[in-house]
Amino acid sequence: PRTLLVCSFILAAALGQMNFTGCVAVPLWEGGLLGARDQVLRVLAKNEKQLSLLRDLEGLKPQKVDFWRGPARPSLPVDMRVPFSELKDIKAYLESHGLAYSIMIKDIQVLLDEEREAMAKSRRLERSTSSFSYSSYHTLEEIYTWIDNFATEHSDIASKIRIGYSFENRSIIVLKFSTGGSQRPAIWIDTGIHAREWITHATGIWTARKIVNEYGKDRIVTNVLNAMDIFMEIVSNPDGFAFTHSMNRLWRKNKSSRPGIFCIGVDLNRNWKSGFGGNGSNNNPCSETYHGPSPQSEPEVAAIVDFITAHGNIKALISIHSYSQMLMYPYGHTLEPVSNQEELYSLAKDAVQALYEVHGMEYIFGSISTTLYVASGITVDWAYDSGIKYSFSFELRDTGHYGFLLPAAQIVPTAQETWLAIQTIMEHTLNHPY
Ligand SMILES: CC(C)C[C@H](C(=O)O)[C@H](C)S
Ligand SMILES: [Zn+2]
Ligand SMILES: [Zn+2]
Repeated sequence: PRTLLVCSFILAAALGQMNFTGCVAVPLWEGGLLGARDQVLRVLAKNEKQLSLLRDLEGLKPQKVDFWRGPARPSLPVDMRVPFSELKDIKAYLESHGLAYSIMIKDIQVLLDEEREAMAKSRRLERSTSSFSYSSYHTLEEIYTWIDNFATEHSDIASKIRIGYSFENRSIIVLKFSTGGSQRPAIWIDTGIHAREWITHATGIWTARKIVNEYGKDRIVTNVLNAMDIFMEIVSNPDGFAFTHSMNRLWRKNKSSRPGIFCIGVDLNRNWKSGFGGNGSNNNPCSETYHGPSPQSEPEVAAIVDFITAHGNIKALISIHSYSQMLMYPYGHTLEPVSNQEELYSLAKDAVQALYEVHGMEYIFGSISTTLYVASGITVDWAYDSGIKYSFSFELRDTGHYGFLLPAAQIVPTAQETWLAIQTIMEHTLNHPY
């Protein structure tokens, strides 16, 4: 296994972006036609026993599987990327335990190549027309440049705030939308806490432009911004996001490292104080849901906590992830319902209905622990326990055809429908001051 590991690192180092082939020395310029590729398997666990058999595969070194949709409940599929070198073993493991599976993506390299090709094409067009394409994915640098230009162009309503620095010393930037006043009640929106969930950054960018375009036209946006501010953090995990462009498109965590710990990165959606270290988070640094050494140990999380705590008047928090098409509210770390559960349930229901009416996309909704899985140390639990009654976590498109590799053609449709749900939550927050 070590040779496999070393081999794939050599491959990655030599050829830049990690090529999800195994260690078959496949010439990249032939498009890697030879040799198998990583696959994404969809496993339907029938019961808790089978779910725990899947959980046993998490956090091993070298990585045996990478859960795209983690083991949750028997009725929800488990999607997992299986490294090429593990495919045979894993399929044997599933079959020997009677775990039914199908191949959701039979060759992720094909999708990765298509994605990179689309980005290169879009970049050429953007350069020649010196315009920004809202229907394309972008690099960290391109997004930071866009934020600068956006704040300059819309300086009457938007401004740029640096709230801190990432582990690798990148600026952590928040866009503020305000029409005046000071310390107004505000709404917080974050995207990109998980680096590979590229549809969320793209949705954040589209939404920022929608807000400035609709102010003065759309009733809800105008009413909201005449009374409240909006804060939006588009790249909440800059180091991880940069890494998804440079080396590993499916990286989830941040890039922190600590002496004596072999694996890199903490899951920024498990590093929050509320329920820290509980079920649904992992103390194994090699796990994709590693919670880190202590609450807010990660600068990317501490920056948000400090900002929101100092501001003191945040009335709603929306933390946007992908994928599965869900709209959820606290708690994740316990099955206990929050005190305003009925209100959040009906608000989520209205939001999901508004979203559905745009392109017919169905979302499920409910509390995190009952709708998805128990997850501890998550953003929305911390927000809720800090007094932000309207805290939601989105899981955008899709439900598992492309998963994290959602084609750019779906960026605008996804952002358009999500906007209706976000407006529903913003309007409710405006009409229910507390
Ligand atoms: C609120 C949690 C459970 C959402 C989920 C995660 O962090 O595992 C993301 C959708 S990846
Ligand atoms: Zn996520
Ligand atoms: Zn996710």
